[in-house]
Amino acid sequence: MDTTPDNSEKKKTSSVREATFSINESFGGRLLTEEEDVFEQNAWDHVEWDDEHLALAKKCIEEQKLYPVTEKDAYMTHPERYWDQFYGKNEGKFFMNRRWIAQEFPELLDLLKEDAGEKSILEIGCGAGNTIWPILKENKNSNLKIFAVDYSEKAIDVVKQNPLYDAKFCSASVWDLAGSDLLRSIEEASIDAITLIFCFSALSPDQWQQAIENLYRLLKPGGLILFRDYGRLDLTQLRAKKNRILSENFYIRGDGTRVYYMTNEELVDVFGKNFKIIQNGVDKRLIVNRKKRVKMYRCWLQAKFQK
Ligand SMILES: C[S@@+](CC[C@H](N)C(=O)[O-])C[C@H]1O[C@@H](n2cnc3c(N)ncnc32)[C@H](O)[C@@H]1O
Repeated sequence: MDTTPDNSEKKKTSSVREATFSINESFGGRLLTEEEDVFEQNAWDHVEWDDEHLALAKKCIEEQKLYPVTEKDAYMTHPERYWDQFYGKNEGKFFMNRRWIAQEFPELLDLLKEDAGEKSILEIGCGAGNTIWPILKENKNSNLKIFAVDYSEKAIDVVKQNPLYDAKFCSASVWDLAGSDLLRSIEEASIDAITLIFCFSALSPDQWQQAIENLYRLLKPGGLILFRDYGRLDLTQLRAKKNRILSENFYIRGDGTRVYYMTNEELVDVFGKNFKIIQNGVDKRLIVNRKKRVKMYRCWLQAKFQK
């Protein structure tokens, strides 16, 4: 799997210094001890978190709760506007292509074979298209259709302007995963695989049920949801600034976009009633920046659900 961090994790520079917590300066993080420094630790090692880190992380989460967002309304009523601003500013330059997508989800390769027949993939929350371009690159199936949807109009413009966008294989449209209607261009129960890559975390927990109903209606019986997203206590959660917490484990980033940090247990609760759980994994990694002498703990969830 491509373990290069996405540009999304690059440190953002801002002219306004935001209020931070006293303790979350430690994440991304605390100084390496002499002992750790001599230990040959490779970047991107898979790890279990040590007790010290867990205790600090939990303390940090408790402290964050004391400083909630003061004006929630705009983030809850028009979350897509913040993504419009995001793509207006960054266009397709922010996220890297998810080159690991077929390696992590080899089920996709079956749909891309020359003799696979009519197959369809729906990428929800497609953003600038960084999940669909690597899929298209692997494709040998002339009967493949990739539907790319996002509730940000600007994101869909960016996708359509990309030279890799080929209307023979792709159809990009504005659609809200948590809306009450399905897209007219997609028949009910017609999709072979849905990719949900760093999208579900943008939903508020009170939208999960509607989203699940929509996913269920769109998939063929036997169809798959391929899921990757932020996990609980990921570095980015622990680094949240003051007054950015909307509700427990649900935050506003500096650019106004929302992010919820889920657990594997929540995935079971949310997806398990409607779908068979094929995979429900966690990818925990330790990244060491030797130059800055900091340790960073990352956490992502990866899962497969079947209708
Ligand atoms: C972090 S980006 C991920 C983009 C893409 N999946 C990728 O792999 O690069 C999350 C995207 O989800 C979209 N999104 C968030 N909530 C959505 C919703 N309710 N319906 C449709 N798209 C949504 C956002 O507009 C944003 O483009």
